[in-house]
Amino acid sequence: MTLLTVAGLHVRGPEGRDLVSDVSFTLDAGERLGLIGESGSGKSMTALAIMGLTPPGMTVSGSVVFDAPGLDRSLDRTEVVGAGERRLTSLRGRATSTVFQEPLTALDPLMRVGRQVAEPLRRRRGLRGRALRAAVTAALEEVRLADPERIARAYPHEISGGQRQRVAIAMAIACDPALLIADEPTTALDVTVQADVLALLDGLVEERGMALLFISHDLAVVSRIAERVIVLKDGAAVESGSAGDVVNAPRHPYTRDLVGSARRLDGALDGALDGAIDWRTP
Ligand SMILES: Nc1ncnc2c1ncn2[C@@H]1O[C@H](COP(=O)(O)OP(=O)(O)OP(=O)(O)O)[C@@H](O)[C@H]1O
Repeated sequence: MTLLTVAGLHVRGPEGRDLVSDVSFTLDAGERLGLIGESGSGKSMTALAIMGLTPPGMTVSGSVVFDAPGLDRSLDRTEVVGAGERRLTSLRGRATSTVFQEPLTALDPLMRVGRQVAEPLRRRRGLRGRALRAAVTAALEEVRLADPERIARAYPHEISGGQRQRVAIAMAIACDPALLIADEPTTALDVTVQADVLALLDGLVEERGMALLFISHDLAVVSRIAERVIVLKDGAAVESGSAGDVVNAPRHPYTRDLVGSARRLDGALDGALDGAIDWRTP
């Protein structure tokens, strides 16, 4: 079942430059798609357009349709481009939710972690009191945080970067979104923590049957978690295919460059990110 259909998506910047040019793809329920490209290639802008969150001054055209029957009748076949804020608000959280690179952007520094995780659970599931507290603990346990009660009482600065990203993931999946968008979710983390957080996302997406749009400049990371990838360059899709094909037989020169630098990086890390792809194969 097709969950998301992006067709002819364009995002034009305030000064008239095309930041995203004619990007089209579909994503099935439960499918994992990677969006890859170097910095400035339009990955984040594509994700923001999918959520109807492009910054003011941008012009978005084309079509972004969510079709998530079973979630809510009012969300069947929802067109994001041109939709009003009310419709977009009901899409966010239920149809789609996002984890960003820097967990501190998702977290309020002045509010204890538990209250922040409680917010989407209270709002969307109507939980209160003891049931709400139990749901917060369960949400923190689900993202494999040891000692969830202590984490719930902490302020964001009192826990580590990896723990904060786990909290951000717990908040993003609190309302069971059909699609999780992860925009460079491990880029700000230490390499060892990166691997743990990636494994956590992998497991959660699998268990919940969520679709995943995984955005990264790092082909090694994307090919570990995504089945299919789209390569973006200067806002346009230059190549797409299964993760294995794109890594092992890149067609576009730009993709070949990306694969080459991923191999070199992986060699330098001495297999710290070894995954399904054998980067050392010539
Ligand atoms: N608020 C903005 N106003 C104008 N141009 C912007 C704005 N935000 C981003 N851009 C431009 O849009 C283009 C695409 O940016 P985008 O953030 O989507 O790239 P990206 O591939 O996600 O890169 P990164 O990995 O660095 O986030 C870039 O040329 C960038 O300079």
